[in-house]
Amino acid sequence: MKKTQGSSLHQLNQRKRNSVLQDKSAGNGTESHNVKSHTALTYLKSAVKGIFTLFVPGQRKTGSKVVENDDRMNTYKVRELSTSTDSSSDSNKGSTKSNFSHSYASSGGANSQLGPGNFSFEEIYKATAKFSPDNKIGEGGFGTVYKGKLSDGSLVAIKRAKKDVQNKHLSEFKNEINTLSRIEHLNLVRLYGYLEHGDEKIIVVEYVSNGTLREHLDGTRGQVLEIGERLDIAIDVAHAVTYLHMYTDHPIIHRDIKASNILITDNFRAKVADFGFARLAAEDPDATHISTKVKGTAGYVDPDYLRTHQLTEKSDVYSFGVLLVEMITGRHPVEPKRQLSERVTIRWAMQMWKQGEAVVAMDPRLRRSPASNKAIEKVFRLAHQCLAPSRKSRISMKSCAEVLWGIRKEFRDKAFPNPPLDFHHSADFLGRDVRKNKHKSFVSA
Ligand SMILES: Nc1ncnc2c1ncn2[C@@H]1O[C@H](COP(=O)(O)OP(=O)(O)OP(=O)(O)O)[C@@H](O)[C@H]1O
Repeated sequence: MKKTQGSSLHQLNQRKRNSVLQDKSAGNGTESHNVKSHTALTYLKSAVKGIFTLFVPGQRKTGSKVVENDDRMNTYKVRELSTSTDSSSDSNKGSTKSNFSHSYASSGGANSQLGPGNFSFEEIYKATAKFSPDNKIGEGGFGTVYKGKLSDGSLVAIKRAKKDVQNKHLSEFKNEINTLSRIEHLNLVRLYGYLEHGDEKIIVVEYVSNGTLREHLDGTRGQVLEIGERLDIAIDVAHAVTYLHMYTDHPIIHRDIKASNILITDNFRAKVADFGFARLAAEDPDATHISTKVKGTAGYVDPDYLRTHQLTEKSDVYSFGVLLVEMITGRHPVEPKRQLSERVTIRWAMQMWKQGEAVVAMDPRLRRSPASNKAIEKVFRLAHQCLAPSRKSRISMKSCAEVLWGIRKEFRDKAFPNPPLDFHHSADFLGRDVRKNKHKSFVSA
């Protein structure tokens, strides 16, 4: 499915630099969000491009919020963005004129250079080299995903709906586009826009270059993720979902937290994808989705939600618990080929943990040490709190993030008691040599 590019020492150095920058940023309580303003040219262009219907936000910045994650204080701060310059977003709904402007959160590489602009179906067509199979990067319940290169050289992921994607769900989704596309968080994949052209339905999102968490856990992306990296990723996911639950104008329930919806950046941090998308999946009887009213993916769905059909933030917490177990064990939530007692990973792994044998359930590829064993034990305890059968007994997502911070700190302190100044970002700390960082290059028309 994916073409690769080779690894190099340069990539590792780049990665270390990125890690330093990212951690510095977190330490200062200022996550780097790209905030770009409209230009007169943007509006002129959008007025001219009136051919295709584009359901997009009028002004992304109005009233949107950015969370600042202060790693030292274990607190979240929310600040209102104040760069409101545009007319009401409602005025754009169903408009034949594209008044879409997008700022691109950086996912590294070329994307960091992106500026404001707008695009049409023609542009998307060109960006994907006419939806060339060579630019296909994945396939999901919604449809086919392409890597796209816009005329300014910036990269985006383009999700082209299957023809049978439920129109009913799409219309609901369109109503939410304004909200979803205003959400900016370092650990959430940015939604740039949704467009319709004839029977084509397309979602344009931030491109994240280093595959999915599931691919990394499967070992199809080079070296296996070490414990420190898995903790970082779990924290990123917890931050992202906490933000959706607590800091958006209205709480957003992700509904489909799973390892294939966690995208990994070049510096091995996480971005959560597909928030608000779960309902868009096609009703495919062979799909892993459960299709009768309840949406989600088999193995991750909250049993309380299945029973009551009542969706709350705690359904995400349950799925996050499944994800934590997946990250520790490296296994898929359901492993049909294993012996009966091990087929449902959470059941087997939590049993091991309860018997004081957490280390047996630990991914065999992870290095054992007193520090990592302790960390694993504690992540299992947290997973147990997430997986409580009754939603009332489950921990909140914000508390998950806080607990994970503590686990990561203890792990670092134990594993590396006297690190030199830049040690946290060195290959030794990460527990590896130069890693293969493979991802697909772009094919142009
Ligand atoms: N923003 C993105 N950047 C880079 N690759 C992406 C992006 N979004 C999706 N992909 C790739 O496309 C694949 C399919 O993604 P998609 O979100 O459509 O489905 P999924 O989440 O894997 O499955 P489902 O739709 O059943 O939940 C992903 O596994 C990933 O490899």
